[in-house]
Amino acid sequence: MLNKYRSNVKGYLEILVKPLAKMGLTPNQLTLIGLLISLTGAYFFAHGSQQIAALVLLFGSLVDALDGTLARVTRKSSRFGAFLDSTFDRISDGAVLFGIAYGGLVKWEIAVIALIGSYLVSYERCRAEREGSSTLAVGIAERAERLLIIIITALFKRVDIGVYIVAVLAWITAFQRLREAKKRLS
Ligand SMILES: CC(C)CCC[C@@H](C)CCC[C@@H](C)CCC[C@@H](C)CCOC[C@@H](COP(=O)(O)O[C@@H]1[C@H](O)[C@H](OP(=O)(O)O)[C@@H](O)[C@H](O)[C@H]1O)OCC[C@H](C)CCC[C@H](C)CCC[C@H](C)CCCC(C)C
Ligand SMILES: Nc1ccn([C@@H]2O[C@H](COP(=O)(O)O)[C@@H](O)[C@H]2O)c(=O)n1
Ligand SMILES: [Mg+2]
Ligand SMILES: [Mg+2]
Repeated sequence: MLNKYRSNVKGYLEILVKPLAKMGLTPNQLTLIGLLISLTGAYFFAHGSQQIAALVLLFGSLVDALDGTLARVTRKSSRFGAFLDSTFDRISDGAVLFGIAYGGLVKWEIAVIALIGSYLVSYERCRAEREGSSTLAVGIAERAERLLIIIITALFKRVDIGVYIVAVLAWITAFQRLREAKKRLS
């Protein structure tokens, strides 16, 4: 859903990336920095500080959107960079939900359902694309939506509601991708 607004923010991301390019930062270094910021957000969730965690995670999400832009602007896009970005996304998703559950902000069972749903959504895209489906960025709750739901509810100190919503929407997205993959790959 939010994926289609990528082009609207592209210009702003390019402006933000310019000083980073001048500093000589590589896309892979920025990907690693993004992960470390997200892990810091997860740490704050684990200690019950929802609002700080939300702001840190928002910053981490911005960095996550910037590494690809940096790669394109500096012509350093690489297949390993794409792999690293997606792999670190999964670590970040897992750490955030773990942190929320560890901090006692939501029941473990709900966090696990949300985590399996989130990983399933990402796995389906990866597997279908490998079978030649072309980009399977479809569904009501892709990663950007899931992250924003967590961030916004955490800002209101109700990340428990956010995890419940993600648990439901991620599974709906998983079925949407299943249907779309059947259409494209049958
Ligand atoms: C706190 C401050 C110091 C900082 C403030 C910063 C602000 C200015 C915030 C701006 C942030 C904004 C520009 C970026 C937010 C994006 C974020 C919500 C999501 C991060 O997504 C990263 C990125 C990467 O996507 P990618 O396709 O590379 O990743 C794929 C993904 O992991 C797939 O998973 P899945 O299948 O979907 O499960 C994998 O399968 C793939 O393998 C993997 O490659 O996406 C970047 C593009 C975004 C989609 C663009 C979104 C544009 C929106 C319009 C952003 C709106 C943000 C609002 C302005 C923020 C308001 C926040 C507030 C709390 C109300
Ligand atoms: N270290 C990196 C990170 C990303 N890329 C390239 O950008 C694409 C993802 O861009 P986002 O804006 O969604 O982050 C990715 O598929 C790679 O092509 C890279 O090369 N190196
Ligand atoms: Mg990225
Ligand atoms: Mg990423």
